[in-house]
Amino acid sequence: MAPSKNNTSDDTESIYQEAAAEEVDQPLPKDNKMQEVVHADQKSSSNKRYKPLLVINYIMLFVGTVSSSMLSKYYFKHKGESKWVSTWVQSAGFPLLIIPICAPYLLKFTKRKPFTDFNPKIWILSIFVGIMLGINNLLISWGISYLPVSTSNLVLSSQLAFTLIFSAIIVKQKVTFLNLNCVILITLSSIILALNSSNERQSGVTHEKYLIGFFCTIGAGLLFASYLPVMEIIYKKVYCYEMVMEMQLIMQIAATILATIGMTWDGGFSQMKEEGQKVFDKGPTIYWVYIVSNVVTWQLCFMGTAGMVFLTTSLTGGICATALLSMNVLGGLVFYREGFGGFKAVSTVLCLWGFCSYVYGMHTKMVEEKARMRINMNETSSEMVPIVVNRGVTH
Ligand SMILES: Nc1nc2[nH]cnc2c(=O)[nH]1
Repeated sequence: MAPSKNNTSDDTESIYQEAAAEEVDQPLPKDNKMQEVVHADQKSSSNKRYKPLLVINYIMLFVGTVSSSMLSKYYFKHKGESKWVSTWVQSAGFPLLIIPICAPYLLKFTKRKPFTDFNPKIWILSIFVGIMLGINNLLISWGISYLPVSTSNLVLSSQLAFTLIFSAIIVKQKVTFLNLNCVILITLSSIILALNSSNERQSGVTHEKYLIGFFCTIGAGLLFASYLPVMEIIYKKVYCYEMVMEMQLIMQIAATILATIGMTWDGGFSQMKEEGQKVFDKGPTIYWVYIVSNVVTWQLCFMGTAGMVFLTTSLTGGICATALLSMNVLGGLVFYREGFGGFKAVSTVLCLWGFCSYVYGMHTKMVEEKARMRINMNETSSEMVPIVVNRGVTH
């Protein structure tokens, strides 16, 4: 699937791009409208950077989601205990974002200097969303520590249902029979896992701890599902990928400050040192290799998610992220030899059925929209020609 953002405006944008091409060698104008014209190309599927960006982001999302989940479980499996350490590594890799922010400018792919289009509203929104992400990260850590990795990922897939609900409220996404079907099936799949909790627990995890892990994961799904449409709204005002990464940097710094406060309050830094030296049963070297690798893989995961929402929509980004959670279910079975009894099998089938019905609903909607767009373009093309001709004459 090569989803296209702003489908209806692609052709209008490419006309703007032609006009903008003449402006690109000039310094960025202060005027907002002209900034839109100069940057509009980056989320238009007709631009030559669009497809490579989409592919790179999906690879980052894929590698990041699967490896970060497996590594987070690895930490708890080998005697790591701190939920704050596990939360901190999810955002502490923020300096890596300097690469996608500065490389395009230093390599002269763009004339836009980093952070030039920021205003106080974007700063405040990014910090607010960053704090939300920090709380999400903590909830994810509690979930991963108490649930088998396959279960936590199946429960987390309930975020697709929440994404639909929040998208309907925040970005006015239409609720259809197929969407609703998906919500019901995925909710059922989580309920089945909750009912099966007594057969599923790992050694040392009490019934209470299992339920804490379960509800923390549901909470993380809720937060992440509200994060996606909020980001979609913010990205409507953002016209280049570099700016998306700049906002990510602010969010990740905010999430890291929250985790650092938690670490300091809970003695997490000294616990980290002690775990590295004495507690982690794979030894100090593997412990620090784990910390660095998990820091990098979580950043890949967040960069991939943000890029997908920017290049497509919150729903499509949510679907892509959630689809990968089923890969994690598989990862749990393969890497950690987790049990896969009847309950989990039924839950997985319901989850996949819900997911497929959702994708089918999206596909039919896209086909309808494309047909409508074609009709609209036929109607408007006769009005656009005189505008282009006119530009040619005056410039
Ligand atoms: N809740 C939640 N947190 C995430 N952090 C990175 N990916 C995800 C996700 O898919 N869901």
